Amino acid sequence: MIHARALTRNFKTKSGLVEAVRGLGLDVAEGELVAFLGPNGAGKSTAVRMLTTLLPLTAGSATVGGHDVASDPAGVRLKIGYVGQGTGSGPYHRVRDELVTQGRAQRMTSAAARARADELIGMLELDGLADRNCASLSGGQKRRLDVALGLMHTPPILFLDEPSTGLDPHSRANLWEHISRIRKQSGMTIFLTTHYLEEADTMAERVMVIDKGVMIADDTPARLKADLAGDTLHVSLLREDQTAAATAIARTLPAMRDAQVNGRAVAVTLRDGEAALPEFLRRLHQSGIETASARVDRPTLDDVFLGLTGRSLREAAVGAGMAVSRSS
Ligand SMILES: Nc1ncnc2c1ncn2[C@@H]1O[C@H](COP(=O)(O)OP(=O)(O)OP(=O)(O)O)[C@@H](O)[C@H]1O
Repeated sequence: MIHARALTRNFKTKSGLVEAVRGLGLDVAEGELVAFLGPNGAGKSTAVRMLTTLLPLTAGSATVGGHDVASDPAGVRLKIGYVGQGTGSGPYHRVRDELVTQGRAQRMTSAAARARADELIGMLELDGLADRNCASLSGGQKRRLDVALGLMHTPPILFLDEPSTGLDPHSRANLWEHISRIRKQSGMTIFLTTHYLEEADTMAERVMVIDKGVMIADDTPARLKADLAGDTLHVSLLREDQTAAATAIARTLPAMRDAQVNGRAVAVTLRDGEAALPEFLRRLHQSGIETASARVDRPTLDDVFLGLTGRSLREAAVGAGMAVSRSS
């Protein structure tokens, strides 16, 4: 549904050339929900704006819904809905009118636009708000209206650029409930950019990680975490003088990547921690090493980013003043 090859976009600025997107290649199949993840300024929005025909390509090529973004932008636009970062509704227009106007702009007949507007008002729980001015809606209601605007012409592909940024956890969960239900009903392909690591982890079937304009990972969240981060066993010993022996045993565990000592605690990073922990404890016991506590920590997508770049996506986001939350 979405294919890009060597997608490139440079910006000329007073301080020089900004290489926002550098030779990106990506493929999204029909019906997939893919999250595009990366720190502030990584090139996510620039890539999405090229794929949605809002920005010309410097180099490379892309097709969306079978249409070339450069030679057939009108064909692309008929196939996609786009929900950008800012709200798409005019403040002094009423909710239903705004939807109908959008439908008319998409060449729907007046009757079809009205019928679809009412359908989406129901689907996105905007009932009771249809005759209100858009300016009077809450943040969550506005975002749901933005999604409704993007869906007026029933596109098979939906681009969502940070759909839930700025929303409280309850409104975020509510927005996702709606998007998930609509997706289940329609089989829509969804391409989403987000700063919320947990949102990407739980909602997306595939995560693409972009950094400095380059794709650095592309896989399911589970595989990214298993391959690039791994689980961590935290085992606390009764005696500090046994940590060296415990670490030596840890290093013999299958798929062991790293072992660190901190006081009486040993932290072992490896693949499939749940399977490895009983074996580790058994070997420690056999060697006369007694343990006080043990647990397995699962990695997050931030651990994946840290493993790939040596930087924390969460800290990069917080440093840049962006909204990042553990809850999704
Ligand atoms: N119109 C523009 N002119 C000059 N530079 C730009 C322009 N648009 C984007 N850039 C630069 O391109 C780079 C990528 O920006 P982009 O907005 O695509 O990143 P992003 O990953 O979407 O970031 P964010 O998460 O903050 O939205 C940044 O360095 C940005 O400053």
